Amino acid sequence: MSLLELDGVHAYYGDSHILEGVDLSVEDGEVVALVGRNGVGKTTTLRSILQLTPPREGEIRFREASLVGLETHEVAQQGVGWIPEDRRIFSQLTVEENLRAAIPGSDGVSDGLALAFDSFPILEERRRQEAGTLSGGQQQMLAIARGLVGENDLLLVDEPSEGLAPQIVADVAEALSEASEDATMLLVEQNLPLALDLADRFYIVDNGRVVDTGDADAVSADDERFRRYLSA
Ligand SMILES: Nc1ncnc2c1ncn2[C@@H]1O[C@H](COP(=O)(O)OP(=O)(O)OP(=O)(O)O)[C@@H](O)[C@H]1O
Repeated sequence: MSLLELDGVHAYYGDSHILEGVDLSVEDGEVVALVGRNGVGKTTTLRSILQLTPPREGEIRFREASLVGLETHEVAQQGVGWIPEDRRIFSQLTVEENLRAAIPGSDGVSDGLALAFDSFPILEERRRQEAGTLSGGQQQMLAIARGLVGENDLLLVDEPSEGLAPQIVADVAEALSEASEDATMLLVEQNLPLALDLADRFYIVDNGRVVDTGDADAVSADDERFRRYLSA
């Protein structure tokens, strides 16, 4: 049985029918990427799992139990973490306070901080700095680090490379790649080379549906099949 399963998920914003029957699954330990053009429903798929945009039809199961109808904080309590596209951090708190707030319980604090600082050494240098005064790239690192220290069984990661300078993308990619060795992730990423680097498996999303799937080798070997869904 898969860790996460979406079965015929339909989701709407008001009257707009955005997800038109999404089927996908994520196994324990996998990194799975959702790729596809802008506006096809990738973020909405993550939002539907989190019950931020609850599905009107279909089923979402995590460890065989339905998430549909739960509150978002209850989904989080089940061990589903989220690194949103808009880099949600507490801008008035310091870097370290942001990390501490993301670490569950008090026993794991020093391990959690060590993991975050190991992944992003710049965060250790800036640990006493107010997060709102960090550069955009550093804020993204902090948002990712907050996700990594959360001891989640599944991490939903939305466009981690968006809007970042190439050097920062490389740092983010490296940290995610290290983290992925012992984490399970469902990742939305438009940057295909980065997605290829990180993911074991892909789903191509188009018009609110999964239209193709393959492992990383299949994607590289058969680029055209995927690229036609990725170009604008
Ligand atoms: N809060 C909202 N209210 C109404 N429509 C929305 C809302 N959020 C997104 N949409 C629309 O839903 C569709 C799917 O958006 P979604 O963010 O899931 O796409 P995406 O595949 O993640 O692409 P992107 O990379 O642009 O975020 C788009 O047409 C978008 O305009």
